Amino acid sequence: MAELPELRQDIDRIDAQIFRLFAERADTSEGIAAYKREHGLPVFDPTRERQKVAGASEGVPADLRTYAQVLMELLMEASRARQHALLDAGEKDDTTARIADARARTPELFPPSSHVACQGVEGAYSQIATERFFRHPSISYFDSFEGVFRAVEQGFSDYGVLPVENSTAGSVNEVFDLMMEHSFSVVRTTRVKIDHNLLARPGTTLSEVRDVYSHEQAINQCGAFLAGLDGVRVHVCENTAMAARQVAESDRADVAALSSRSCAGLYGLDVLAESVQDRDNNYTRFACISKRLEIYPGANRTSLMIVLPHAPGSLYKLLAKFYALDINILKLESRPIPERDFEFMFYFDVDCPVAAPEFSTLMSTIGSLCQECRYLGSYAEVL
Ligand SMILES: C=C(O[C@@H]1C=C(C(=O)O)C=C[C@H]1O)C(=O)O
Repeated sequence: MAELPELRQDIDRIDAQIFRLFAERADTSEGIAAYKREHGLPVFDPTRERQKVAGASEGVPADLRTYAQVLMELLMEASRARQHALLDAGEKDDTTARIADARARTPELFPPSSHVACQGVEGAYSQIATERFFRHPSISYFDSFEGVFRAVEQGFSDYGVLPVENSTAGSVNEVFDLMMEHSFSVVRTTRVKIDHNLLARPGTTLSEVRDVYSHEQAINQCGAFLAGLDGVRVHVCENTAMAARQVAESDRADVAALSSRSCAGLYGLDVLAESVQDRDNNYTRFACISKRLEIYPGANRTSLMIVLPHAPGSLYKLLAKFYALDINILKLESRPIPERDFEFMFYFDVDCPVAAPEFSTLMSTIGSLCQECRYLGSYAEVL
């Protein structure tokens, strides 16, 4: 049997041949690009690609067939990218132009004060997040998340603050679904530590409580505590702070709310039980949205909403692109697209400074893999 160094020499010789052929293939593909320009043909030819993938498995042993097909797809992706680079040179795509324009006109500093839309009432966790984003916010409260999106879209508020995910209960699905229906940009995010407390009117004791009110997310985050309260009914309401206000205004002495400590002070309630969430490291991430795209210096995260072709490998190809550019994915969420049976919108948060060359490469190359790609913005997460 040959020794390892000799075998490796063989591998090196074979790889050198592969890469020489790879470069030759790329040059031929450039020739095809020139032909396509002359004849007004599109770069992507799905029929030809399907034939190539099917043919790829013919010349190799059965156990290598799948790898040969994947390799063929990668070769064609590279060749398509080269053709695009040649044919689209000088033509800035729409998103790249929007990003450049937003970076040029966005001021250096985030505004210290502004008109901000929040869901809920005084004392809501959204208010705590808003005060993280702005030093002197002037807050308008809306009953629903939809109201916040509308206020920003219609210019009633300059910014809106929305919860997007919680470390215990997961994504706030309603907000992700509304994102598909509204136009907005993300300009900042923050993570707020959530401590839920059981609040009741002064004089009420824990054993007297019969009905507990709160927001669905808070109820989900306090499952163990609520299960330990005997004979108590749990009711979902719009917001934790609204629940506290409702309890304060109720004439019953056997009701309580799961809410923030600040709501106890705001609504004159007592804390019957403190930090009753299932996990102590309970955080909610909030996003600050605006109508126009604003990209502040230091933006190092990007959010994208993507619809992919309903075909095998389409998500894989997109993920391969992130991997090839060494871009880490911070979040991947999928939500059903209304009126399209079992088709999904993918929401991505990726970790990449907006000034990095990989970012421009990513933005100019993913478009060809997606049916739709909505750029939601680039921003920093503030503490
Ligand atoms: C090279 C071409 O352009 C694209 C790339 C292909 C390839 O690399 O083999 C095949 C089909 C096209 O989507 C071509 O049309 O032949």
